[in-house]
Amino acid sequence: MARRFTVKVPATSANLACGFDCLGASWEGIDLRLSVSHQPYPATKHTTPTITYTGEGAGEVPLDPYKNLTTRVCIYVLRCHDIGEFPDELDIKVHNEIPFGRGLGSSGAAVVAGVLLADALADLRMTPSRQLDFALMVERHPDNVAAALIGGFVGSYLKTLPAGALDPSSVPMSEVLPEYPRDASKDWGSKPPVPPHEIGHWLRYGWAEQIKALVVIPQFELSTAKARGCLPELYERGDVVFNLQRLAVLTTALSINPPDPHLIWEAMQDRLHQPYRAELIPGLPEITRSLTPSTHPGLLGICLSGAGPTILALHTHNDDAIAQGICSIFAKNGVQCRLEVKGISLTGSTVNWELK
Ligand SMILES: Nc1ncnc2c1ncn2[C@@H]1O[C@H](COP(=O)(O)OP(=O)(O)O)[C@@H](O)[C@H]1O
Ligand SMILES: N[C@@H](CCOP(=O)(O)O)C(=O)O
Repeated sequence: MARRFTVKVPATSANLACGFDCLGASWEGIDLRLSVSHQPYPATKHTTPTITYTGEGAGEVPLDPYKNLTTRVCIYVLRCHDIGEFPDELDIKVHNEIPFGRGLGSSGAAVVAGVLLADALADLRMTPSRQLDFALMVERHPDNVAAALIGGFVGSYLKTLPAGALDPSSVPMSEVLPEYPRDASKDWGSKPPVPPHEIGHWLRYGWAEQIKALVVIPQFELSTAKARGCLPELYERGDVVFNLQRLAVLTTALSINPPDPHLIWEAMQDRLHQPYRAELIPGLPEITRSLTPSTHPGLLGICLSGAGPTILALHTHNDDAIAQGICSIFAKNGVQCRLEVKGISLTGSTVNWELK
């Protein structure tokens, strides 16, 4: 009898300005979903999995399970658990609402979905902490994967590992997600590097109910790799202290009811990544400087979502005027955009089994 379940992973905004590589929030109503059916293990027929895909990225995403990001992550997790193949008659229907390369965590969501897929297919019963370990072997910065997995407004760090432990950042990605040979089921090579335990730690902060997210999504894509490539290796002490001071205030400021717009606006400034990414995102400095709680009542803070180019505006009301303010600056710079208003997703990623 086939087993059926659904995996749902929310979109995220990493960083929230000052929290580069350590803060993230997940949003309701913009998800990556997998509807899965398969035969229970052991696999005896060795059928090739089928993937169908609708929504964002359709036509672009490989449907070969040995090339698709989600199923490659799934195979990685299975192989780490000494499971050498997908289950029989695996059928995955993907529906994706998270646009690619916009800073809304599409790749992090695809990775988390792959980890949860493996966990469900093989009844691995991993803890969220162990699931995060596997996701971090691929995504490597914890902010968006922790928020997507746990849900809500989340702070995270990577643990300093003891001497001699495998350092995930030093493992070539080709060992975690290798190129599989054409007839992949015949030769998968040696066991891939298994992540150390508890690589990533997280804490979910409070979030004031009235705070909503306006995401303004430009029409162009910016890969996270490119947006990380323009960041410096070293920073001035003054810039690091500037961000630390804001981070110290922001995590609590977003939990206080009613939110204090002037405190939050100032706490959502950044000197570690946005200034360097401005060259890739026309209009960014003007957007983050010229819209304030005084010019746009209801606005709390404004920043890049993840690595951009999406703009995240936290607000309590007046989303039309705030959106208009952002879109008109983008339009002046020749950038068209669309927008959505979202609430925080406190559920994070879910796996729901269909009862027989
Ligand atoms: N659901 C998905 N299935 C397969 N690949 C995906 C999926 N979502 C994202 N990707 C891959 O991740 C890339 C985008 O990742 P990235 O540059 O990190 O941007 P972001 O995560 O901000 O959207 C896409 O171009 C695609 O290759
Ligand atoms: N901290 C990372 C976050 C990237 O998030 P994404 O949603 O753009 O993939 C960064 O700023 O590079």
